[in-house]
Amino acid sequence: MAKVRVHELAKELGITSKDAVAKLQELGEFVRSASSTIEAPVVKKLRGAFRDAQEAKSTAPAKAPQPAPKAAAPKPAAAPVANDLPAESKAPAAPAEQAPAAPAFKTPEAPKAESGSGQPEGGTSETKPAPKPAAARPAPARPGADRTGAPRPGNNPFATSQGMPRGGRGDGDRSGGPRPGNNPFATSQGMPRPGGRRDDERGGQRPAAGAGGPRPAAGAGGPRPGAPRPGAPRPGAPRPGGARPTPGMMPNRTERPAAPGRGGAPGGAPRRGPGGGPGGGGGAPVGGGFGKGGRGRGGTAGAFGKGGAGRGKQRKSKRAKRQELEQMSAPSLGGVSVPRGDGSTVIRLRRGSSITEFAEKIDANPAALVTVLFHLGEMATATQSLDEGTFEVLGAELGYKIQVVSPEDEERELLENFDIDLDAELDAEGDAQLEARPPVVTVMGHVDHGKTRLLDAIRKSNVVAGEHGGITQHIGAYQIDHEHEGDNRPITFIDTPGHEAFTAMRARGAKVTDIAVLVVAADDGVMPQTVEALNHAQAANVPIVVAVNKIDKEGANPDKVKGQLTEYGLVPEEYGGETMFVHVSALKGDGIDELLEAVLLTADAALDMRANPNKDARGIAIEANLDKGRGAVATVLVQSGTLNVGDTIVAGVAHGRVRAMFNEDGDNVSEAGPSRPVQVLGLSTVPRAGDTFLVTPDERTGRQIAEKREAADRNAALAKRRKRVSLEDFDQAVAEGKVDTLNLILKGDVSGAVEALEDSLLKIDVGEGVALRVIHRGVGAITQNDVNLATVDNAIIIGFNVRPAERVAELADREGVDLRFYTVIYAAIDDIELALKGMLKPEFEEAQLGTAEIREVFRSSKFGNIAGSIVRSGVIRRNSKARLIRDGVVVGDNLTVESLRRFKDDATEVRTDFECGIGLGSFNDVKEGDIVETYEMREKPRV
Ligand SMILES: Nc1nc2c(ncn2[C@@H]2O[C@H](COP(=O)(O)OP(=O)(O)OP(=O)(O)O)[C@@H](O)[C@H]2O)c(=O)[nH]1
Repeated sequence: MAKVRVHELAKELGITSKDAVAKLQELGEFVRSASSTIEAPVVKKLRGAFRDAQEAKSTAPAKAPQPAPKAAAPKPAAAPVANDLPAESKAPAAPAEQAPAAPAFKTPEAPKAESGSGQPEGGTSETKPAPKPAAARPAPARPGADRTGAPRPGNNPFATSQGMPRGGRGDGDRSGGPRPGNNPFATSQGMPRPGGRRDDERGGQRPAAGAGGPRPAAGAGGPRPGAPRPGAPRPGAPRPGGARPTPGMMPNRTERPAAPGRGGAPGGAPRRGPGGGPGGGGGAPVGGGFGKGGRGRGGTAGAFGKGGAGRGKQRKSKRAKRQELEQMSAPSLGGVSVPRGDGSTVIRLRRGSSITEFAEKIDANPAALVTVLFHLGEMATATQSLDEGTFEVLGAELGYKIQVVSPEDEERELLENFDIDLDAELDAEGDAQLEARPPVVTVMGHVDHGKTRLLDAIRKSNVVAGEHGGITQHIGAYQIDHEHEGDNRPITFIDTPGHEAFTAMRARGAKVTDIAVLVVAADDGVMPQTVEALNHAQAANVPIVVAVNKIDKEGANPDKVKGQLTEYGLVPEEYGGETMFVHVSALKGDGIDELLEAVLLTADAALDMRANPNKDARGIAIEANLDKGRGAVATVLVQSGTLNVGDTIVAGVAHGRVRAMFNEDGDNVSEAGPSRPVQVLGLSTVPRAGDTFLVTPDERTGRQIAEKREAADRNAALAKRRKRVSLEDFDQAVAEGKVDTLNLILKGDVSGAVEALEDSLLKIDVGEGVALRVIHRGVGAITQNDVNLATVDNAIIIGFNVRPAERVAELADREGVDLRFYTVIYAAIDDIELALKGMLKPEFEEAQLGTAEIREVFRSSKFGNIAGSIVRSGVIRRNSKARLIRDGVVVGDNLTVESLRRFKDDATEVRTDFECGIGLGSFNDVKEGDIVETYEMREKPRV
C-alpha cells in the first residue's frame, strides 16, 4: 500500500499539517515534516486520536443532530452542493439506525462545523469535499428506496470504525448519495471524517467490510497512481453480505481496484450469481438484499439493484468516469497513466536515485514509470539507480524538471542531519576569528615538462630543511618555508604532480588548491595536456602561475611559451596581463625562489588566505593507503580549525580517533592548523583522495556520517555503472550527442610501444563529427589515477601488455570505466577504428556445454516429442542453445532446450551419465541415436 503523507492526512482530517505532526509526536510517532510519509498503522493511530478528540468535543451536538449543517459550510466550493441537494438529502436527520454507516463526509474546509455534529445522512453524503461542483452532484434518489443520502458503508478501508452494518439493515440504511471515498480520481470526494465515523459508531453501525477503497489522499487530491483507469470497475468492492460481518480494515487491498466483475455479492448471496453488474465496486451491507438479492459478482449497478437507483447510479458512474478521465493526466507513453507536472515542477533527486524514489515524489506508480521509460527507449527496473540524463529524459516527458542533487548539496544535506552546517559556520566567521594561512599549491603541466623535478627542487629549497635533513617522506603534500620580505612564509604543495589528482579531487567536490603552477617546458611549448591542465584550473577558478621550465636547455624559447599561453587567456604581466611567468630550471634549481615569490605575490593579490584555527578541524583527504603495520594511513590537509591527536574524525567513509599524526619529515606532531598536511593514523578504513574530513563531537556521530556516505556512494556507484562510454557503444553515445570525442588513456609495458600505439591511433582517419584524443599515456600498470582520470573525462583505458594494479579493475568496474587489454598493437588500432566508425560490436563465440544421446522418443500431445536421453558429456542446461546431430550431420540447428526433466521433475541442468527428457520446443524430428549438442554464446575477449 502506498504510504500517506502527513499533510494529505491532515487535509483529510481537516486539521493543519502542523497539528498533525504535533499530534503524531504526542502519540510517540516521530515524523520529520508534513511531507513525511507514514505507515498505515500510524495513519490509523492518528485517525483514532482525532476521532477520540472530536468525539469528546462533539458528544452533545451529536446527540442532537442538526438538519442541513451543510448550509453552514463556509467554502464556496461546497455551496453548489448544498444548493443542489435533493429534497431527500436535505431532510432532517434520520434516526441513527437509518444511517448506519454514514461516514459523514465533510468538506475539509469546514471540519469544525461538521465534526461530530450529527450529520443527517443526506447532508453528509452530499457534502463531500467538492472542488468540482459537477463531481459533487448527488446521485439521484433511488426509487422505492428509503435510503437517504448516506454513503454506503464499508468502502473506506482506512476507517477503523467502519465495518459491515449488522444484519437487518438493508435498503433502508442506505441513502442515495454517492459512496464516499470510492472514486480515487474525484477530487471532490473525501474520505470520511473522524466525526462522521463517530456518528457511525454512535449509531452502533459498522460499515461494510474491508473495502479496497482508494487511499484517503485520493479524496483530497488528484488521482493517485494505481487507481483504476476510467471505465474500470470501481475500486474497493467490499465483501458484502454476511460473508464477513466485520472484517475491519484491509488496507493492503486498497491499492488494487477490484477486478472487473468482482463486485461484492450482496446480501450473503453466492459470490458468483446471476446478474452480476459490470462494475466491480459494489458492496452492500450485510443482510443486504437490496435491489435484486442474490446477485452474484456485481458491479455498481448490481450492488444497488437494477431499479431506477441503479440507473441513477450508472449515470453517476458515467459522470464519474468522465471526470476521472478529465482529472487523470493524459495517458503517456505506453498507455499508462502517470501524474504529469506542469513543466516547471522541480523534483529533487539524490544522485543514484531509482524510479521508485522518483515515483514516490510525484505520487506515481513505479511500474507505470518503468513502462514510460521503456517507451522512451531505456530499460530499467523500478529499484535500479538511474543516471541524471535518464532522469532528465523521463522528467521532460512527464513535465518535471529534475534536479539531481550534487555531491556538495548531498554532503551538506547529510551533515545537516547531524546538525553540522559548515557553510553557516564559515559565514559566521569574521575578521576576529580569521588568521592568515599558507597557500596550497598544485603543480600541473604536460607530461615530461618537469613537474616532478620541479617539486623536488622546491622541496630542496626549503629554508628550514637543513635541521631535519630535508623532507624525507612522501605523504602526498608538503609544506616549505620561503623567506619573503624578511618573513618566513610557509607554502603547502600538493605532492602529486599532474592535474589528474586535482581533477580526481574536484570530481568529489573538493577544492584543495589555492594556486596552480603550470609547468611548460620552454623547449617544447604548449602541449595538449598543458591546455587541459589550464582548463581544469580555470574551470576551478584557481589563479595560475606559469613556470617556464628547462630554460637551461638548448632551443629553449620562453617567449614562444608566453605567446602561446596568451591565446588561452594567460597574459604575462609584461604584456599587460595579470599572470606571472617565471623562468626556471628544475634541473639546476634556478628560478625556484622567484617562482615561490610569484606564488606568494599571486596569493596575496588574488586570494583571501585566511582561516579560523580555533575550532574543530575541517579539511580534505589528500592521499591514503593501507599500511600492513599501521593500518589505514591518510594524509589530510587541514583547511580550517586545528586537528589534534585524540580528535574523533570522519573522512569520507572512514572514521575513527586520531591515534598519531606525522608531518612530511616523519616527525610526530600533536596538532595541525589550517593548510597543514599531516599523516593521520587511526581511521577505520582508507578514505579517497578528495574526501572531506571533519572532527565530530563523538565517535558515534563520525560512524553514522560514514555509514550514510557509504550508502550514498553505493547508490551512486550503481548509477554510474550505466553511464560511461565503452568502445562498443561509442557510436551510440555519439549519435545521442552524449560525446563527440573518444578519449583514450594508453598504458603500456615500454614507452616505445606506447608511443607507437599513440602514433598509429592518431593517424586513424576518424571522420567528421568525432575526435580522438589521447588524454594520458604512461608506462606501467593501470593505476587508480588512470581510472580517476578516465572517470572525469569519460575515457577508455587501453592496456598494452599491462594489467591493472591491485584493486584497480574493481575500481574501474565500479566507476563504469571500460578497460581494454591488448597484446598486439594492430588489434588495438583495429578496435578503435571500428569503434569510431560505429562498427565495433561485441564478438561472441560458441562454447559447447554438453552432449546427450537420445535413447528413446516419447510422444506427448502437450509437449511434442520428448527425447529420452543420457548425457554423454558436459552438462545439458535448460534454455541453452542446441543442435541435433544425426550420423554426424546437423539436422536441426539453432534450437533451444525448452524443457528438461529428470523423471517427472523439471531440472535446470543434468550432468554427464544421467538420464533426462529433453524437449526442443516445436522441433519434433528427433530419433533414437541422435545426439543433442548444447552450447552457449560467450563474449570473446579481444586480444
Ligand atoms: N634540461 C632540463 N631537463 C629537465 C628540467 N626539468 C626536468 N627535466 C627533465 O625532463 C624529464 C621529465 O621530467 P619530470 O619531472 O619527470 O617530468 P614530469 O612532468 O613530472 O613527467 P610525468 O611525471 O611523466 O608527467 C626528466 O628527464 C627531467 O630530468 C630542466 O629544468 N632542465
